[in-house]
Amino acid sequence: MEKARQEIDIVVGKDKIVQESDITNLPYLQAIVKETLRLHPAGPMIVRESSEDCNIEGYEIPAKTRLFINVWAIGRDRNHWEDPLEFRPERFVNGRSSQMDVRGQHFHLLPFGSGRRSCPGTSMALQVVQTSLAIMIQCFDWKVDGSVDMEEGPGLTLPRAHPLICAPILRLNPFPSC
Ligand code: HEM
Repeated sequence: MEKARQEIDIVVGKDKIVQESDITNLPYLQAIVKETLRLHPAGPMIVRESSEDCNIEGYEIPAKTRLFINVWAIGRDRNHWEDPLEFRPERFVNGRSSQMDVRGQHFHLLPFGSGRRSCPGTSMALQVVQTSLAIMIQCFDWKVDGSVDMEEGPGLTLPRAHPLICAPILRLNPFPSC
C-alpha cells in the first residue's frame, strides 16, 4: 500500500483528490487491481456452449456441450505465472506480464471473460474500482481489525470466507474547508 501511496502523492499530490483522468498515470495502482483480479476473479467461471464438434488439445468436444472455463485456476497456473500464489503487482509493471490487460486478449488473465459475451461493464468497472481504491489509499490509513484472511467461500461470485473489517483513519483531507 505504501508504494501505491507514494505513486499517488507524486503524480496527484496532496492538495487535490484523485480523479478518473489520473488513473492512466498510476501504473502501480492499475497493477494492484489486475493482480487482485488474477488471484480473486469476481467471476471465477465462464460458461460457454460449443456451437459445433471440435477437438481441443486431443479432447473431442461434441456440438452443444456446456463448457466451464475455470478463470480462477488459470490465474493460478504455474505454467503461466511465476510464483502464482504470491500477491505481486510488480509482475504487471516490469517483466513479461507488463503489457497484459484484462480485456480478454490474454487468455491466462480473463476476469471479464472474452469474446462477444465478455463483460460489457469492463470500462465502467475498472474506472470505479481504480478511482475508489486510489481515493481510499490517498485519503486514509486503514487499521485492520485482526488479520487479513483472503480465504474464499463458495459462490458464483467468489465471496470472502471471512469479513474484512478495517477502520479508516484520516490521512489527508483534500477538501480542507469541509
Ligand atoms: C469488477 C467488476 C466486474 C467483473 C469482475 C465482471 C466480470 C464479468 C464476467 C467474468 C462476465 C462473464 C463474461 C464471459 O462470459 O465471457 C461478465 C458478464 C457481464 N457483466 Fe460484468 N463484471 C463486472 C462489472 C460489471 C458492471 C459494472 C456491469 C454493468 C454496468 C456488468 C455487466 C455485465 C453483463 C450485462 C454481463 C453479461 C454479458 C453477456 O452475457 O453477454 N459487469 N462480467
